[in-house]
Amino acid sequence: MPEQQPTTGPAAAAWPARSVDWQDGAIVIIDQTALPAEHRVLRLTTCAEVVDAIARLAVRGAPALGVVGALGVAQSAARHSTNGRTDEAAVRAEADRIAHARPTAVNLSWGVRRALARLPEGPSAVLDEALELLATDERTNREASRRAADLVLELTSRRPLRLLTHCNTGRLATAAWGTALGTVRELWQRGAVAEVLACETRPLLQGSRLTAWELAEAGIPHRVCVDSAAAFAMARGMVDCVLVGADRITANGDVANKIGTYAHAIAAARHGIPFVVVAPESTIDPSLASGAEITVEERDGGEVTSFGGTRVVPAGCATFNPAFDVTPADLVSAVVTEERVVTAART
Ligand SMILES: CSC[C@@H](O)[C@@H](O)C(=O)COP(=O)(O)O
Repeated sequence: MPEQQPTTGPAAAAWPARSVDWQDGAIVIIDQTALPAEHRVLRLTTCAEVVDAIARLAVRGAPALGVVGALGVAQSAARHSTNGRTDEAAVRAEADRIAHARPTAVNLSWGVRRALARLPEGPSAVLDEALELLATDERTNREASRRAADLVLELTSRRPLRLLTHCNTGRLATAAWGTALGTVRELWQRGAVAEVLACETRPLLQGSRLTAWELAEAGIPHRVCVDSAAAFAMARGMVDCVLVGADRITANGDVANKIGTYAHAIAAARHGIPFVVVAPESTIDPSLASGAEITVEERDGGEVTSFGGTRVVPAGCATFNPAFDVTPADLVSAVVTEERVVTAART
């Protein structure tokens, strides 16, 4: 079991500034399974703890997974080094377990690979690399958010804006700041946001549990809606722009993101609403030609058959529980990274 540091009272005072951090050889994360009811910090020190935290979404969100993956390899390299010698095979085996803890977000294997590339130089070099990824994550997200905010203001005319978002792409999903939700923060700081509609994001409620929590923390006006209310909100003229993150973007611009994203993209296209994806360059996977090649994680049916601890599906009923879907490039107005704005067919 990872060491737990429960906190009580208002979160901001007692919490680490970063959602993922490094302290005395431990990976320190905010336990995202416990929010918003409980404010809990976990210290991960073993490979099993890292893999478990990733698999059960105690730490989640593509950029956060990249950083945790790299730090996990750094811990492994330190554990398997004695007297100036590193058992590289042991480190590579643990790195492989971490990289495969979840399959869809390319950032996880990217972070692991970045750290592993320094293994021949020894454990300190591996840690340096992981800490570099941790340090750059916030800068990257802020730069992508600035570019995305500029673009959103170009693509829309109404002020202030009514924005719709899905899942959680904020400081919890990254080491700090966020991607799509970072863009919301940036627009809010520019005085350009009237309201955010946060889709609840069935089945694990990253939108209502985490995004609403972050928006409240930042003082940004918001409402939570069920995922299936999004198209109706667009039809009623309540949404000026849809902003989402990504777990993997293929060479042709297809975007894997939290299940439900594709439906929002279809609805946005139907209503002529810009659909903007904000993600770091590390989420782009040029090795895959299109979204058809993406491995989409399918999660346990228990996430669907129960709600709030109550069984809501007849006993024995089978489930289909993909954690992600793929939005085709032609439904995406633009993908914005820290380096560029890639506009596709729809704009
Ligand atoms: C900046 S986070 C981008 C994506 O990782 C996010 O939208 C998402 O789909 C996360 O899914 P999750 O299953 O909660 O890890």
